[in-house]
Amino acid sequence: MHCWFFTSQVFKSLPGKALVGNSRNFHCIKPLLQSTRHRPLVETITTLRQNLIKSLGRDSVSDTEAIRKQHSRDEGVERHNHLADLVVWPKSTEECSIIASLCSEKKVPMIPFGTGTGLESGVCAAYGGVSVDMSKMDQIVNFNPEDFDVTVQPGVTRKGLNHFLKDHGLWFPVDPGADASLCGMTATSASGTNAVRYGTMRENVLNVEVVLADGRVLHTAGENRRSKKSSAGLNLTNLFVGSEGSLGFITKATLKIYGIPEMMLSAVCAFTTIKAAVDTCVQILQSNIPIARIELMDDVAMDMCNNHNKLDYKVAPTLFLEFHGSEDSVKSQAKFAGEIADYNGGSEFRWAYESEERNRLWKARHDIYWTTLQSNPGCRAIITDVCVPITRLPDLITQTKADIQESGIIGPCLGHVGDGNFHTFLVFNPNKPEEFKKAETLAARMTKRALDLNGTCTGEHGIGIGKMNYLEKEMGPVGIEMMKSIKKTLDPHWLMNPGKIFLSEY
Ligand SMILES: Cc1cc2c(cc1C)N(C[C@H](O)[C@H](O)[C@H](O)COP(=O)(O)OP(=O)(O)OC[C@H]1O[C@@H](n3cnc4c(N)ncnc43)[C@H](O)[C@@H]1O)c1[nH]c(=O)[nH]c(=O)c1N2
Ligand SMILES: CC(=O)C(=O)O
Ligand SMILES: [Mn+2]
Repeated sequence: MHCWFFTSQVFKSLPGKALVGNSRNFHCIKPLLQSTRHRPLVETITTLRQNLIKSLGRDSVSDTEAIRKQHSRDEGVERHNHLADLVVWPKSTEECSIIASLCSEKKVPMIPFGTGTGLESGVCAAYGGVSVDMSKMDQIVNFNPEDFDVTVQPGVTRKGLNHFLKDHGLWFPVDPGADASLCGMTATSASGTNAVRYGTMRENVLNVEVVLADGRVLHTAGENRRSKKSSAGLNLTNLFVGSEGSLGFITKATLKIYGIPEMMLSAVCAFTTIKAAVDTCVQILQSNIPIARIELMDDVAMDMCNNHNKLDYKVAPTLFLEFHGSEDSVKSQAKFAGEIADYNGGSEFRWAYESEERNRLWKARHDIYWTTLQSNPGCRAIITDVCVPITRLPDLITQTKADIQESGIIGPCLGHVGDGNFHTFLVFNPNKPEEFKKAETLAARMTKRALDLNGTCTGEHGIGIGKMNYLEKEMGPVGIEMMKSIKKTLDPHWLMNPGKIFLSEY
């Protein structure tokens, strides 16, 4: 497979330092990180490996190349080809503490690994080090159905939790499509299609257990606390939601859960313009209809979706909607929303009542990234993820679509429109540098546009490596200084997932 690697000369071997790991040449496109950091020495990794084997057992430590490769990239575009030096699988919080203490002692980077479904290169080993795969800590450790909360270890995935909850008439609604780990979702502040009704991870995490870089264990809301609200001091829980492995290992997350609605009803409706679709969304929200999902796909996305899934939806800007509640409430919500859509020229309304039909519809929506790649064999795509105040969305989308059309690049547009969250997948052939350059320019212009429209450079995928350039613009120097000073307090030697989020060190 041909890959593009977007990184700096500084990641290359530095004078007098031996490189552990892969020696593939990689393509340098632009500098990313101002750093004098070195990869760990071979001797350091050898000793660390022995110590880790002593503490965790031989089966929990690997240095094989295939495993290191698998743990050094996620589902997004590859930004460099550095490999972790070792991969370890802790089985408990105590083992995580041991790993952190041993790595801290040797000043070796640590990179938490959930399920690797991230899209901004968060799990890449920018400076080598130890990839810590959390999948063996896979227990639901506390379940309080009547309090509507559950505490999970990092190996529990979204689908796994929902499978467990279903028998109790409960569910966890935050839904990024991918079957991500719930602690990875906490680490990236994930959201997805249900956020308009149920909120993002930020609104749904009550407490987090974290192993800090030096091995200490922190409970962000106090040990075993799971109250729905608290005014007790600074909000440490929210500090770790979205921290992307830069502050510690999330070893438990206590989450809000919900009753499965009596009825769920989905609908698809086509519009003549993006503006009419977004206006419909705004008016539905203004009318206080408690819509559960409201997703936009443009004509390009619908065309791919039809071809790939053997569907026959109209090729036009389209809203996918879903209503949750009692039968009466769902029917009246749907009727009201239908009238609003109608008023804005919506047509081809199609309803999905049965769960099989609904699942098919949402699978087509969730798979659109894979559909885009499969519709363009051999190609990769830059995934963009910006979020703006909802009234700014038509401007953002219209300008971005015009930009894409002018460039000749294929770029389906879609969004969690109820939150003002918008994506494009900018397709490029990895063998054609000019295509990549165009896609990258489009992505940059779109992100700048979102910032100019009072939005953010990432609504839900995080900063990772891909958005480091923009965080500074978004936050300004005081904001960045504040973030770094917090990181420095918790991770003074810059060992937790280095080379992510920040363009430069302390
Ligand atoms: C097809 C498709 C579609 C989507 C998405 C992906 C894909 C492939 N995503 C992105 C992705 O699913 C999301 O970022 C997940 O939250 C990542 O969870 P993983 O467990 O895979 O984390 P992954 O292993 O990829 O790690 C992501 C980051 O979190 C850190 N991390 C992971 N586990 C940790 C732990 N226990 N402690 C500390 N740090 C940890 C890692 O170090 C890294 O920085 C998404 N997202 C979204 O929000 N909305 C969406 O709509 C979609 N849609
Ligand atoms: C990729 C992504 O975030 C989505 O399809 O919504
Ligand atoms: Mn999304």
